[in-house]
Amino acid sequence: MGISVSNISKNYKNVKALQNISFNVKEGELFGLIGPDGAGKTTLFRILTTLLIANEGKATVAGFDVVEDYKKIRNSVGYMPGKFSLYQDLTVEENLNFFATIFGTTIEENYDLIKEIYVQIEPFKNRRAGKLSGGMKQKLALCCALIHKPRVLFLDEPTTGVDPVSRKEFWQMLKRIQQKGITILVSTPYMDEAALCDRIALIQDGKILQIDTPQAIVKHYLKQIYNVRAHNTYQLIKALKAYQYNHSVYPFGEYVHYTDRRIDFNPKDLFQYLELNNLSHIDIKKTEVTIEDAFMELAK
Ligand SMILES: Nc1ncnc2c1ncn2[C@@H]1O[C@H](COP(=O)(O)OP(=O)(O)OP(=O)(O)O)[C@@H](O)[C@H]1O
Repeated sequence: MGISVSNISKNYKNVKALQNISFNVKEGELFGLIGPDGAGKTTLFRILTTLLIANEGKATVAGFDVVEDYKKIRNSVGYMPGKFSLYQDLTVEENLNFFATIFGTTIEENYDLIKEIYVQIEPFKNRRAGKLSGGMKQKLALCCALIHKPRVLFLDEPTTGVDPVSRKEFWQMLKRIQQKGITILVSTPYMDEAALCDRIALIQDGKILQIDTPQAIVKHYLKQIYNVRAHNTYQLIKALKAYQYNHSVYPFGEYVHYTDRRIDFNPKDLFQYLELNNLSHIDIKKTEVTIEDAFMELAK
């Protein structure tokens, strides 16, 4: 009774936004859709919240068909779109009242569900939404999506453009909402947030690359990754890409992540090769696999 998606495809003229997507979200699960810009996340959210019709396939949300039972779905889900969910000229309180009214409820009726989040923005209840900070807008948008006590909550990139502290707080709030029995589908381009979901689907160019728990996805990655650094990152990447034994090379924070094709790889050989290529201050160390590494490997 969570979410079921089977063989969903959606085209915009000749753009294949979604290609034969299938997955299930269990009731009460916190499920993440992880993928870069343009992967098709928003298109999928719009189909599941009945705002767009797929070209092919079938999907149900809380047991209702997204096409046949669209009215029932609209009453049972909360949707926090990536952009423009708030009325910028209405105050915090007016926005919340508006969303409560269109769902035939009141702030008081479901106050318990939003209380913990709302108290944080209540001091600014007379401020127009357009004048709130990114983190406060996000909290208000979440309250608005929750005010009618939905069974399933859809959050499209809720933490994009939000500072790291607010991002962390936001995920703690999501966990508490989940504990109240609400099924959550959340999308994010931030790979570090993937680890906070029960299960994730890695998605790219409208296709699902893998579905599993974040732990299992990392475990399935079998290669040893090395953090490599040198005095000039651009020159380093160029040299690593030209190295005949490279399996993968990509920038990763302050390092470059490198994997080698050989089973008996000795980092000393790479060190020598880089020195011969005029690199200095070379540092090569083993490192742990992250979801981002797994994604890069699957997306190759
Ligand atoms: N209305 C539209 N008309 C034409 N192409 C579209 C339309 N909406 C989306 N697309 C294209 O479909 C693909 C998937 O877009 P979608 O917005 O679903 O991805 P996304 O993962 O949500 O990324 P983003 O975070 O950039 O919105 C992209 O190639 C996008 O350019």
